[in-house]
Amino acid sequence: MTVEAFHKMENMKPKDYKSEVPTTWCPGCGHFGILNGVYRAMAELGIDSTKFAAISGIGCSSRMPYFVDSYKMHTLHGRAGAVATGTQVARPDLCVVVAGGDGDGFSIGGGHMPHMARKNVNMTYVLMDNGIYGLTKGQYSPTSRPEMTAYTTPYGGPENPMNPLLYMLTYGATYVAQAFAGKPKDCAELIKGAMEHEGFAYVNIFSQCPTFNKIDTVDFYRDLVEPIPEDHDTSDLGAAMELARRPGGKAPTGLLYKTSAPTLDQNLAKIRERLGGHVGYDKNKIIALAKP
Ligand SMILES: Cc1ncc(C[n+]2csc(CCOP(=O)(O)OP(=O)(O)O)c2C)c(N)n1
Ligand code: SF4
Repeated sequence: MTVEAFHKMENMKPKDYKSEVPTTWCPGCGHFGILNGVYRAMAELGIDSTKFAAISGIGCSSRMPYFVDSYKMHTLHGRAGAVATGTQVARPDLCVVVAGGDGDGFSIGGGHMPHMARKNVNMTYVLMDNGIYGLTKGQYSPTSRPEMTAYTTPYGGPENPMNPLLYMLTYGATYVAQAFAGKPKDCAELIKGAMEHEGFAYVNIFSQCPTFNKIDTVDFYRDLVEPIPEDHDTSDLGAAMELARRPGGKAPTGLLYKTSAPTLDQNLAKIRERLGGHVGYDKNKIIALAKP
């Protein structure tokens, strides 16, 4: 989208904000609800498309950047987080958002997730969790329930699913939230909070795949989720972890945890300051500047 076209949208309501590129997801796919949430968040924050970078790996979910009017990179499977980290450090003025699936994020990309969290990269990670690999026509994923029969698991799965919320809380994410794609307004609210947050913000969103995941249906997710109690203290890491464990078998939706900590780009800026603003590649100069 051009800057001129963006400015025409200035008075647009969130519901009128649409992709200029036709979406390619199956009818009934939960990813539509998440896209709606991203549009609403962008429109409500009035984010200029030239200040927004949508980055993804590979998967149905990872097609999201095509449908968002912004800078975009559709990168390698599982590598969106690494590319986003570089983007954020090089362009800290941009709102950097990764969108991708449970396969992209926690299978092949699983090695990158803890590092974005511990480095506190100032970005938003929207994980579109449908408990299956959709793009490759239905294989078991790290968040699949053992009951799910799929292409690779015709007799059900031999593994227990991972807990993405506990994982991100453990590795130091400074904003952790969960939503269901069937409630796009809630998705928008939490994505908006994530975009406004200074630090690594992780939003896990349950998203049905009616084409290949026949057990995690809309009704299943409706029964599974439960809003976080209003008196939950979002600064209490222990309480957030307790909720993430799904007490009573219910998956909490809403903001679990939020804290403030220096971000990777802030820490790098401090080091640059210590080096007298030197950012070049003159080895001798760097050694001289780095001497205590
Ligand atoms: C290096 C590499 N390995 C495997 C693949 C095949 N592949 C493409 S997408 C995908 C998984 C997609 O699942 P997920 O990230 O959960 O997204 P969804 O399609 O369910 O939205 C796989 C295994 C690939 N493209 N590249
Ligand atoms: S295969 Fe599943 S995840 Fe992919 S677009 Fe279709 S419904 Fe959505």
